[in-house]
Amino acid sequence: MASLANLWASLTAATTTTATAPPLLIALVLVILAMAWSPFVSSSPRWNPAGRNVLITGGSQGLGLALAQLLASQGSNVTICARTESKLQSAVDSIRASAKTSAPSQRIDYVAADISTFAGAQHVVASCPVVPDTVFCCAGGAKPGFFLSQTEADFQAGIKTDYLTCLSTAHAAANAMARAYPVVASGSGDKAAASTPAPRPKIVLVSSMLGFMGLVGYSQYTPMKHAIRGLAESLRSELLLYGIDVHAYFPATILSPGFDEENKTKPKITRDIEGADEGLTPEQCAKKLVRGLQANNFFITSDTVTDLFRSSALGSAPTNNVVLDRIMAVVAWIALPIWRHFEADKAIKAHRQQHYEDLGLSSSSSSSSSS
Ligand SMILES: NC(=O)C1=CN([C@@H]2O[C@H](COP(=O)(O)OP(=O)(O)OC[C@H]3O[C@@H](n4cnc5c(N)ncnc54)[C@H](OP(=O)(O)O)[C@@H]3O)[C@@H](O)[C@H]2O)C=CC1
Ligand SMILES: CCCCCCCCCCCCCCCC(=O)[C@@H](N)CO
Repeated sequence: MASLANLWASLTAATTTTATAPPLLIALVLVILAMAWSPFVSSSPRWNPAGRNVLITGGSQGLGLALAQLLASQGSNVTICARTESKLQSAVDSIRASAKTSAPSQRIDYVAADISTFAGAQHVVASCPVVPDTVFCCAGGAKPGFFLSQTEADFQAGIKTDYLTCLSTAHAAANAMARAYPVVASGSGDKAAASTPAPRPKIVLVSSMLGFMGLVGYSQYTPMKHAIRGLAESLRSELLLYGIDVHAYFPATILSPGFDEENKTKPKITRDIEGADEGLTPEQCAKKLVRGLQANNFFITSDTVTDLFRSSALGSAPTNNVVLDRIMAVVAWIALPIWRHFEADKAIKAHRQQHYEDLGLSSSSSSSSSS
């Protein structure tokens, strides 16, 4: 407290000397703070894919496949998993083709399994050639539609495909990692485990921009992506016990096979609103995800708009940059309500008439209602 008081005293002394000093000083303090928290001075070493044993769920296509190819090209041993074996086989061929040719010991494997159950995920983790030290939970996907039209089965599919795949993979992986890579030596006098400077294991959960906000047509999916954010916060806290790092990734549109599939049932109003986002290829997203991991960001994003939503939804979650994130939150404070009111909500209300007709409902406020 004494040193804080001293600092304050010297700051106020300095600021009274000239009229321009206060803003300059404040700016200087902010820059120093930003630097202090930037990844450049981070004490933990940059995550290096070379030699890591990586498990990627949903690795047969889209983001998971692009990530597998990228990490294989940088020397990771990669196991991918998904349900459809034929897709896994051709994915493994393409990952091998991008793998580092200079490392003949590099392993690329696949496991076909449904990971929406604990048994399925445990089977996948146990089938990896060694206990994975890095796990990416990419499996997921949306079936967009209007809330009134979607069925109980649609919502249950969302819970399984999006939340339970993440939950069961994280649970199986954390159990295996905590036992295989202990941070504390198990027996007294056994210094082996503690003295090995192994990189920290990582679990990466894939959420979505829709883990920070909600949008018409995505009620089957968005709550699950919010749940994944809650899971990431819970695990970031609890897995500190085992020295396991947890991150969550929040991509906006990924131009993947899954995106083509969901567009088949996506309402026009949803397509119109989300059209503001052009999307990124799975390869671009994979690169940005790895960059976010290397910057040691807890909530990883790959575009500025998602960053606005992220900065305004942080709560007590770690910032990526203690100063810039708070400045971004001020921009979001102004920009997001304007967007919601004048873009999204306005477009949705303008769609009412058409929607009542599509649904075959009659609108009391509409004199030209059909049927
Ligand atoms: N595409 C987009 O616009 C966005 C996507 N995301 C999220 O990013 C992640 C990747 O998306 P995307 O690249 O589009 O993925 P895709 O939809 O193209 O691929 C999904 C992958 O997950 C696998 N999978 C699905 N369910 C299961 C299951 N129960 N068990 C095992 N594997 C399963 C699929 O294989 P199989 O069916 O054979 O099991 C496939 O490999 C998802 O979590 C998605 O929600 C986030 C933001 C935007
Ligand atoms: C100044 C503020 C401007 C705000 C513009 C906001 C535009 C909203 C775009 C919503 C895009 C949805 C991305 C996630 C989609 C997703 O997860 C699914 N495709 C699942 O596969």
